Amino acid sequence: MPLLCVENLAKAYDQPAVDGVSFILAEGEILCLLGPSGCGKTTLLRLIAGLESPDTGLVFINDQNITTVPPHRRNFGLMFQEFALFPHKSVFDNVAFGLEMKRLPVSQVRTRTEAMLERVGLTGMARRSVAELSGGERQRVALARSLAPQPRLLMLDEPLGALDRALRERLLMDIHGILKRLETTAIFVTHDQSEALAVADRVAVMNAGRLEQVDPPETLYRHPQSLFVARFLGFENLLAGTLAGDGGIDTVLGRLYPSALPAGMQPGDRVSVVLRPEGARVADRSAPPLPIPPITGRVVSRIFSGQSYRTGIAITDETTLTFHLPSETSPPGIGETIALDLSPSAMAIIPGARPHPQPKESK
Ligand SMILES: Nc1ncnc2c1ncn2[C@@H]1O[C@H](COP(=O)(O)OP(=O)(O)OP(=O)(O)O)[C@@H](O)[C@H]1O
Repeated sequence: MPLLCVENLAKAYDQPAVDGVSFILAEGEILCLLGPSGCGKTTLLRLIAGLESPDTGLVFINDQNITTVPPHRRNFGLMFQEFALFPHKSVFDNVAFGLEMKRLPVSQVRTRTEAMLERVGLTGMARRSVAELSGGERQRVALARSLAPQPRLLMLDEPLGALDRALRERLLMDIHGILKRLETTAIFVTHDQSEALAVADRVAVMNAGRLEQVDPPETLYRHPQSLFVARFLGFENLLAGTLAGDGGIDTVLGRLYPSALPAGMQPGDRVSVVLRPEGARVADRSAPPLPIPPITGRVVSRIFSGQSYRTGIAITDETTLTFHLPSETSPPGIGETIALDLSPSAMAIIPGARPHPQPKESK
């Protein structure tokens, strides 16, 4: 049985903010809500938390309809970007706050607060004022405070939004580890795709109030189901294609053979082809030729980024593709011709959609 079940939830202000959203969440699962600013992520969280009431739709916990239950009776935890700690109180008092609100006996408040501080790695800091802490330490206090009352569901809204990149990456690992150790069921809101892929068991991509795709991170990355999802994940190599009779797809690059096609497709069907940036290698001219000839183009940009060269390749006047080529060997320089073998498993096919603008050749 799922812990949380959201059915056809909708809320409009001037415009629809959440527009018919349904999903379920299993006990112990971390779901990331991923989408651009204004797509309705916070509104959806607030509807689930009971801080807003929906125009239509239902929210169930363990099969019990809680749509009209007030927020304080839901036993949900919230951790927002502006984490609203009490600045002049100690770490201990901040974490103990929710337990005291529940009127637990003093001895239990102490034991549970101390246990939670240990779990988030703040044991020695209980008596410090939060005003003296670093951003990362404060974030852990906020996490401990929202977890201490043992919420049935924890909701985190851009919890790392205000922090610098290196700290975000470290805290993300920490938060993920803590949530998994405590088997916390959580909804984590972010607009950052790498954050979502790193922390989620499943990612729900949201666009204009609707869920476009809900899948585990690997599935989402390998098989985006819409151009919106592909673009939001940062994929830039999008080509218009037409399914040929032999399982190939005709594109401006010639006929490509992806390792998998969506079910139910017919020759002549129009598709978009996503070429993931890690899916190309400089063709080895000394090796026996592969059955599929390499694609060729002219290098127009080349940026070294440690593990790879981010290389822009003009295939035609209208089509430039970007690949992350492994940096063990330097790819040809700007202006030179390059031949690339494309990996069939790094091609994703989106049925029925055509990227805009379309390459001239395929019109
Ligand atoms: N209380 C409100 N009154 C009127 N409009 C609102 C209200 N809350 C949200 N909206 C509108 O609903 C839409 C969705 O907002 P929401 O904050 O849920 O998006 P979001 O995806 O969380 O964005 P962000 O990532 O920028 O926080 C926006 O157009 C927003 O302006």
